[in-house]
Amino acid sequence: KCRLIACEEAWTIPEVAEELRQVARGPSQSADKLLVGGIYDADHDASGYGKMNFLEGLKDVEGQRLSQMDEFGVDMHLLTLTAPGVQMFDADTATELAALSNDRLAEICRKRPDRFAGLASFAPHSPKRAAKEIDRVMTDLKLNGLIVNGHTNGDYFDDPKFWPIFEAAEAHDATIYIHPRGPSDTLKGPLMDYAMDSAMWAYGVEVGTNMLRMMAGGVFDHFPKLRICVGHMGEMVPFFIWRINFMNSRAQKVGRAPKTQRSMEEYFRDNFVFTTSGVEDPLALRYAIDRMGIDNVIWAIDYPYQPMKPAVDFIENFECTDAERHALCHGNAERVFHIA
Ligand SMILES: COc1cc(C(=O)O)cc(C(=O)O)c1
Ligand SMILES: [Mn+2]
Repeated sequence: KCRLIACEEAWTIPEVAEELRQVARGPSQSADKLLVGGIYDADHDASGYGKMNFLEGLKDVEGQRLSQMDEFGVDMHLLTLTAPGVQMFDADTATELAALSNDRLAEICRKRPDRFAGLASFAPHSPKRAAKEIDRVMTDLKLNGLIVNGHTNGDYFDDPKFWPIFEAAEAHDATIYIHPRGPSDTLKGPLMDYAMDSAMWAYGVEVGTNMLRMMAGGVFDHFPKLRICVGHMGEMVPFFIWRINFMNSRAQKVGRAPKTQRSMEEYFRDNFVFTTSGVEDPLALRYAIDRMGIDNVIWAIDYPYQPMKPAVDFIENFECTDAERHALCHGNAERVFHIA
């Protein structure tokens, strides 16, 4: 029986849920308002998320979550404050609530270190205080890395204002998990119809855009040891990497894209890992492993948004060598997220 560590497992605390309920009732025009209204303000649900009843599963750790982990043989959940995290709040509230949820998370991990590990949140829109919180969570709270959700007020991580965050993350060897959220105001245009704003499409576009801006913007030339994790089988990038590489190197040759020390494919292979969260497709997984290397692929459920049992069945039935299985199910997670 292979140790199973699930690495994109969503969780929240009442204080963040309450603050998001206020956002749902406020003037925000963010694409996330649909989801936030549905989950945290269900009586004003315009998205259908209220009917999916995610909130219980998000708040729960040692109840349903743990009993399902026992029932289906999941050894650990790597817990992350669910999207959009603290990023819809003003910078001060975001900074405070990130620290509060990090403290709560550290308590859970201290109480059940054999079952739970955790990624710490921070407020990207207060980069200097975020860097300080990264020092605190990695040194004092001994958490396992960092979580952030896509853009912050429409800004992406190629923007040097965020780079104190990367400096702190790199210094602590803390992997930053870039999780999706709804598309930014400049991206959302035609994506708001047919539920495309959700995990079905815009989530991948939102994270993929952030990833490409970081790689093409030379972030990894400044931070060569920075490691980013993304979910959802690499947010479409593994499938498209040949074309991304070809077109970026052509653009560099004609001066349309800045020169970078390494190629897009090298940055993706060297500075990224990705999880299988919410993509339970054996063909996609086999391609991703063969194309990007087994050391870059990590199993995840995306609980409670994805049910636990199908995700376990998916990985247990996946045809692979023993070495691949160990890497996928726990080895890579232990290395990337410092899990004993
Ligand atoms: C933050 O809310 C989420 C909702 C869903 C969904 O299935 O609607 C998926 C994810 C996700 O893919 O992580 C996140
Ligand atoms: Mn998720």
